[in-house]
Amino acid sequence: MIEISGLTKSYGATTVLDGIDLTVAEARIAAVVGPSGAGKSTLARCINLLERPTSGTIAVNGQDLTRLSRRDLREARRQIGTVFQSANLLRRLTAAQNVALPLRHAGLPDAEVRRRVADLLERVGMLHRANHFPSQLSGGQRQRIGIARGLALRPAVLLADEATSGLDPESTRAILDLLTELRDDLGVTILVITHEMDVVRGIADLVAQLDHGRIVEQGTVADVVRRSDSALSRALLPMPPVPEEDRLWPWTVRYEDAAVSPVWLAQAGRELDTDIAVLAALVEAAGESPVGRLTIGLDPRLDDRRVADVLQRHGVVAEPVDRAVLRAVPAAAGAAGTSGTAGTEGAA
Ligand SMILES: Nc1ncnc2c1ncn2[C@@H]1O[C@H](COP(=O)(O)OP(=O)(O)OP(=O)(O)O)[C@@H](O)[C@H]1O
Repeated sequence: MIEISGLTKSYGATTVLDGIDLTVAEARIAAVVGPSGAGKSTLARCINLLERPTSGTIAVNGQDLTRLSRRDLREARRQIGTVFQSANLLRRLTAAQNVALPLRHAGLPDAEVRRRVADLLERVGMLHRANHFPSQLSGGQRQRIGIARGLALRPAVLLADEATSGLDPESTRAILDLLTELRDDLGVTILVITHEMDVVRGIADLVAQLDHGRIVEQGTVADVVRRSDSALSRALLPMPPVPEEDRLWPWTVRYEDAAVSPVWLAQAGRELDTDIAVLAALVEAAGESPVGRLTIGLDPRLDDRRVADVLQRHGVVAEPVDRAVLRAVPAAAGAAGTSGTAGTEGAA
């Protein structure tokens, strides 16, 4: 478990982190996102104590790391493994020797080092590459070796700073699956720093948006997507482009409740006695229940208030797209049911 409270970091007169409060429960994955320069890497360096915070506390499994003496700090650092974007492997050492480094540094006997290195390489699916040098490995393989090394001292917390940046989709998926396994099998608490929203959607239990050194929004991914139409919410679940449609009035729809029925669209269509076209949709599972954003097309003659009320009862927030931005809609165009109509199960 990581508990960060009132964390501030300044360099001279420049405040880079400004009162960060963030708690990540044991065996959870949190993602920190934010624009370049927001302070993400500085936050990671404060957590693994490469930087001393200016003020505030950082506790790992209840132990406040900011109050430790230099000697105790070395011990405490073992609780935190770090994986960087470039994996930072030593070129002249094999994969196995790279993973062995922290174990040798900690003074473990040779036989124990060999046993643990084999276990770690197996866990990250790299045992067959044990004797390869970094230059003989792909980017994704080097990342796995970096993760194995980060886990060598059995840390309670793993920090992954842009660990999948620059990897192809397949390697990214493999790394994300690995992180999820570490959380589920070993109970590791993981903090991922990333600018890739797919990564956040793919693995994070919790997301925090950092901007100018402050956390401006945080929550579970599903909550952030459901509860607001913020920039983070839209970045996490972007609306797909809306195809041109002359005869229907487009409405944007966002799933607000966790209990939206898979057949809400068909039911709403029946209640409104109209066909509803799906113009664009992105609906995904978030844990047990779906999150979604859609653009639907409705008969322009329908009463806006009634449409919004009916859809609200189905747990979705709906708004007509601003009329000013639309081309004139022919009044008697026989609006309903021209493309993809309600009656299908679910929206995507
Ligand atoms: N040692 C330092 N001395 C002075 N300023 C620093 C130092 N380290 C970082 N900064 C400043 O702190 C701010 C945050 O940097 P940081 O690297 O944490 O951002 P980031 O969110 O990780 O950005 P990116 O996504 O581009 O990596 C930047 O404005 C940077 O210039």
